Amino acid sequence: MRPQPPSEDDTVARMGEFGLIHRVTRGRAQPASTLLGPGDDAAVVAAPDGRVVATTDMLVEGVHFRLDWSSPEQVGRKAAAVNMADVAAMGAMPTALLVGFGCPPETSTTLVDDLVAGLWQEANQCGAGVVGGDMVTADKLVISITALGDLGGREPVTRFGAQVGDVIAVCGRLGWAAAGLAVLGRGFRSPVSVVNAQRVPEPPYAAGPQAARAGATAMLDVSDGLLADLGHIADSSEVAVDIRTELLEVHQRLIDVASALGADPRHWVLTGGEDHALVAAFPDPREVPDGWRTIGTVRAGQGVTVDGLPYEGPSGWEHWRQ
Ligand SMILES: Nc1ncnc2c1ncn2[C@@H]1O[C@H](COP(=O)(O)OP(=O)(O)O)[C@@H](O)[C@H]1O
Ligand SMILES: Cc1ncc(C[n+]2csc(CCOP(=O)(O)OP(=O)(O)O)c2C)c(N)n1
Ligand SMILES: [Mg+2]
Ligand SMILES: [Mg+2]
Ligand SMILES: [Mg+2]
Repeated sequence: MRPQPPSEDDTVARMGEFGLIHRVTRGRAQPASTLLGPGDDAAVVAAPDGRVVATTDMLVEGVHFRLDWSSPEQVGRKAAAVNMADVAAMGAMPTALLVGFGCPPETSTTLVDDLVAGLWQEANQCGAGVVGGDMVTADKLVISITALGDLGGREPVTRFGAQVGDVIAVCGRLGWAAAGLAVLGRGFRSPVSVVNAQRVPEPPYAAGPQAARAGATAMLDVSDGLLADLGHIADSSEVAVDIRTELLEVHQRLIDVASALGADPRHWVLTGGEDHALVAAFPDPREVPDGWRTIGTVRAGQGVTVDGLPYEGPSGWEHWRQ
């Protein structure tokens, strides 16, 4: 039997995802080969003949996807995409994936074939391949991917470099996957544009290195929610971030879906995760690259505000806190 915690204070639910990460990462001395350790979208590790970007994210059936919502191929694409987005968020390009795969014994081999086809399809978009992995029996489908990446000789763009006076800009979609989740959660299967955004994110991979070349001071991918993830840049960089809603585009499709569901589309844009847009800080508004939209500013202080005010309610997804 699993040992029982002495009190409720000691459960992971009480601690939350980020409290737990802090607990397991604090106070650990890293070897000299760790150029950048835990705390960012990816680590950077030195090898005698170079550096490698390394990151891992796991998808669990029922938590990250459902097989009655997504095809196995779409699950494979999503598993690769969420990991390669973290590589891009360092300013690097993905080079290779290692795929840990767990499934129940009755899983069809066709499902595995289709999932792997999706993985390869997404990996090939970045010129990456699957170079290894692991297979285990499990109660549910689990895909845990480690993605490696190449900085192309540039310095990694971390979460801790944002400076007071920088502008915040975004490349990629915001709120679409959250809209798709709301649609699927109510038992609908359309509009297919938002439902597919939930099934398969489309991270703007090349925008990562593009932002690095343009002098981005900090960057991450939006996996949990714009405000939640900007909170990591604010905390790591010891600055405040203010988002201006007049600069945030809320696509007409999201407005339409929200009005059909009685939801707030702005909430999806501000706190919806899983689109894996890239958000970065740039020192000079004139240096914000093509394809990026300015949405806010970096100020002295701490935390994330919207039009100068704290946001009421959860700012994004946190495991065990949902
Ligand atoms: N079990 C763990 N051990 C060490 N580091 C971890 C662990 N889980 C998460 N981290 C690190 O904590 C940071 C935040 O994780 P996470 O929020 O999942 O990042 P992301 O949203 O970019 O995938 C990352 O640097 C990640 O590598
Ligand atoms: C069945 C189902 N329920 C809920 C969600 C919503 N959801 C699951 S995980 C998540 C946030 C991102 O996942 P996480 O594991 O935190 O990725 P990371 O931040 O580590 O990249 C969201 C919005 C979903 N995608 N599918
Ligand atoms: Mg990330
Ligand atoms: Mg993660
Ligand atoms: Mg997360």
